Amino acid sequence: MEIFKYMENNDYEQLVFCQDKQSGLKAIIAIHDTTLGPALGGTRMWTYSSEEEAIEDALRLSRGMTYKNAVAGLNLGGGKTVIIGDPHKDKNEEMFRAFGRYIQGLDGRYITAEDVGTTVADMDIIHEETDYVTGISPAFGSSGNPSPVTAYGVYRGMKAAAKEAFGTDILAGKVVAVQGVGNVAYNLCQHLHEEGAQLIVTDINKEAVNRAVKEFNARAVDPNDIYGVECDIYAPCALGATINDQTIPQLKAKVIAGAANNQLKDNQHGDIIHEMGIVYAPDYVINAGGVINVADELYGYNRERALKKVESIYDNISQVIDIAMRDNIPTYKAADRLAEERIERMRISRSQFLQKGHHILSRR
Ligand SMILES: NC(=O)c1ccc[n+]([C@@H]2O[C@H](COP(=O)([O-])OP(=O)(O)OC[C@H]3O[C@@H](n4cnc5c(N)ncnc54)[C@H](O)[C@@H]3O)[C@@H](O)[C@H]2O)c1
Ligand SMILES: CC(C)C[C@H](N)C(=O)O
Repeated sequence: MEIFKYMENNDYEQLVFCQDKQSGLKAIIAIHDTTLGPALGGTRMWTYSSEEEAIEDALRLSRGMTYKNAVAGLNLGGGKTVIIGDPHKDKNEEMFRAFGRYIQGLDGRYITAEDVGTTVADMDIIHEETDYVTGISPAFGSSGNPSPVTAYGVYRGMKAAAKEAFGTDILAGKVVAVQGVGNVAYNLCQHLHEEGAQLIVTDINKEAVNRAVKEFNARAVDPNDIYGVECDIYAPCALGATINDQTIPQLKAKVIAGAANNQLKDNQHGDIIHEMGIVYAPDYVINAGGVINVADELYGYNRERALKKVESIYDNISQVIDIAMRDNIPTYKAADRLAEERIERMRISRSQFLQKGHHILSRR
């Protein structure tokens, strides 16, 4: 991989490699674009099969955060960290302390939070070394685990997509196939079950599946069978790239709306599902609830205010669908257009010189 060429082609600002021998920390912080403000994005801990795979993931995910934050109306840029390691075996206090010091060294250009493989407890340790961390414990007056709020946003966005596909946003009686019933999807299933949707679930973790079967009367299927089940809505809530050449021919759903980041393997897969008439709720628009929630900490956390903003994910998805219809383009392109237009407008409006620039962190 030619890193500088890749960064230049996709407008990345900065890539930071952090190493600490004692704790085993190997982290990569990717800062994509800070036009709107400091880069906010979570820290993923994962057993990458190569360093190249980890770098690519950090780069892709950080770009996604730029677009997510822009469409969500946040005054924040996009960044993300990946830590190479097994979150069940390789974590230790020193690792997150060392990582916190690296974040502090960036002096506010990057703010972190949870992602797959990291928890509120990890953020609390990072907080010992830096203020540039969110998603810390409610005991510190902060927002805690973002997953339930992400789930609420996905639920709202799913309703908006359903309105387009079925003429109603009522999900009672609809069959929703949920891939991965982890932190976000468990809470999503709860909303759907309460409204009277029927659930089909899968997960590689048997306990997670059993809980959903027991609590939500869900039907369980094997992980490879989830794509082809008879359903109205497919909700990808595990990892990325599950909309691809192998899975698309199996899909029976009229709507794709889920929490996972980077759901389309490539843009061409967004084109194919558009041509098939499937309503796709772009991942970074529908799953912005978590970042909206943690970003509220920068103003002094107020849950009611955060949830009100998360509710507007319904309107954001509707707006994306309207643009897609108007311009006859796939929804993923409509979302990109929305994000890029906002970033460009702000780039122009904020271009004049200020002796002492003001940004969101100066309120902290
Ligand atoms: N947590 C948040 O607030 C948040 C916010 C935005 C986006 N996301 C994204 O949503 C997704 C889920 O996040 P989460 O926090 O719930 O993670 P999680 O790790 O709690 O849940 C993911 C679940 O998917 C399962 N899984 C993994 N591979 C699978 C496979 N091949 N088939 C079936 N199940 C599989 C895991 O066993 C796990 O239960 C991730 O892509 C994450 O990046 C999360
Ligand atoms: C800031 C975090 C809550 C980010 C979240 N993991 C996401 O992908 O949106």
